[in-house]
Amino acid sequence: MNDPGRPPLDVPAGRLVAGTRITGPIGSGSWGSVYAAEELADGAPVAVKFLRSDLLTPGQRRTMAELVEREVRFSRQADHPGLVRTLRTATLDEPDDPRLDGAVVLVMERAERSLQDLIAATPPHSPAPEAERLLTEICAGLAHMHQHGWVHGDLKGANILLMPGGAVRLADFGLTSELEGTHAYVPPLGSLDHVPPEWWSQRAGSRGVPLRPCADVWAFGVLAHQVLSGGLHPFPGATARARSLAAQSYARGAAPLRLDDGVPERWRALVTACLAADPAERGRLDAAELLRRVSLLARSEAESGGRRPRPGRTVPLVVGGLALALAAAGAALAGTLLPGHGGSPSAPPPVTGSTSLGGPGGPGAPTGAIPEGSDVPVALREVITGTARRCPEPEVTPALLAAMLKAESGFDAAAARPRSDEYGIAMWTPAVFNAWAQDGDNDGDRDYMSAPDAIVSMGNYVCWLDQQFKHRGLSADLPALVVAGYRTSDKTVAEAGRVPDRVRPHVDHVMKYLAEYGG
Ligand SMILES: Nc1ncnc2c1ncn2[C@@H]1O[C@H](COP(=O)(O)OP(=O)(O)OP(=O)(O)O)[C@@H](O)[C@H]1O
Repeated sequence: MNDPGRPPLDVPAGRLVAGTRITGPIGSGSWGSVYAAEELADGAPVAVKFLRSDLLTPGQRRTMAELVEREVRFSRQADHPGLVRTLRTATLDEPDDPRLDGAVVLVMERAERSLQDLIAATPPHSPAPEAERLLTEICAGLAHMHQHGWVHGDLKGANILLMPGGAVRLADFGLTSELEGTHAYVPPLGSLDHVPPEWWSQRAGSRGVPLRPCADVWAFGVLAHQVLSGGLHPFPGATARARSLAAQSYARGAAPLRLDDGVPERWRALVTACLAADPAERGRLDAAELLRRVSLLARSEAESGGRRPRPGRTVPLVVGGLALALAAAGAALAGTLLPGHGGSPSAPPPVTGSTSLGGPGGPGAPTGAIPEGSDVPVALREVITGTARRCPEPEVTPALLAAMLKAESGFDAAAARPRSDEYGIAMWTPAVFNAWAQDGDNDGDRDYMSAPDAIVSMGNYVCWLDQQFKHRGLSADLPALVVAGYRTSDKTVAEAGRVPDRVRPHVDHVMKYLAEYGG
């Protein structure tokens, strides 16, 4: 909840904090102020969140300490492209500045704006631009959290960040909690507009109020309504207090739920299910199921929305694809590694009929370059090479990405395996693609049937897989592990500690092509 009574922290531009130079304010919440900054090391844009402890009463200090502890803990563990990445944390030692002395700071990747900003700029009664994609990505982040036994606890527009390029990241883990059985416990705080009606009748014990994943499902229902109706809350009222009273009266059965007419027909059943008054009924819609349903709605919208026709896309999302989405969601941030392909390849390239298997690139070609005489379509080489070069990991070479694409689809941008829900040149499963998607051709959308989008997104994921395996101490035969991870999931490979048998034939294919491309 915003606390208008607390003055925002005033940190001047140019101030050096935790390895960054502050450039200007972004916004303030109840407990923190967020500033735009740049890294001293390389000028990279970051956001710095100050969690201050001055101006607090002793009771508030305890709550604050708990919120800070949660935010730091969950921010450090947040390991998915749908969750904002915290680069480091620090406690300030500023004896000459009592406002900052002892404040905890989080240095985070910087978003372009929040979902709140986007919906505030959307006309009432109409969906925000790319509403379906945004809702799918929010759900992917939420499903990852729930899968790991976390409840976000404060899902709202200001806590959903939109990165340059449009990717969604959930942020603000001050009220995030770990489930103990079916409940977690948090301090009795939250955003009036997004807490579920049962929140008001729960007593706060010594450990705070109980919180269940279905509280996030309610908050998602409110958010989905706002995203689909230009920011309108599903319950009437001029103030947050009035809207929360209206929600409670609906929950008691004293008033019906009336969604705004602007919410598209096909979304209404799902939004209504998220806003089920009975928490037990809402609880049956877990976040994985929510992601499945949202992905289906988003896909049917994309297919009917006049986008490029896609072959064989009539089969609904299969569970395997979803499982991969959620497992892939074991994921750390990828966006900062590969901020998007800057090149401008145009239409999906034709498959070449060439069978020539050229040797390694010419003299002086960088390691892992695509050999000139190879069968890698010329129109794809620039995007493949650019993608690989953006990954700092030496194993991720143009030759490796090319070998993967050859084994996945034979370089066919229109490839489709509906039975396994895999499409396009990189054989993306749509729900997984949503979590990693990049706009490789800079046409404003992210489409797995666009070769550049699919390739840049694949490089993004592959780069992260490589880093993930290194992080887990796997060092032998990384290219093969990465290829296996792309076909299964990071978790499956990490748990096996080697290439799982069921994907061995595929991995061997890729390795053969890689050898033909000169390694
Ligand atoms: N990494 C980030 N990049 C860009 N903007 C951010 C980032 N993190 C937070 N913000 C923005 O900074 C503002 C303040 O965020 P903060 O988390 O302190 O408060 P809040 O979420 O608005 O409110 P409360 O803390 O009361 O829930 C919000 O508008 C938020 O969208």
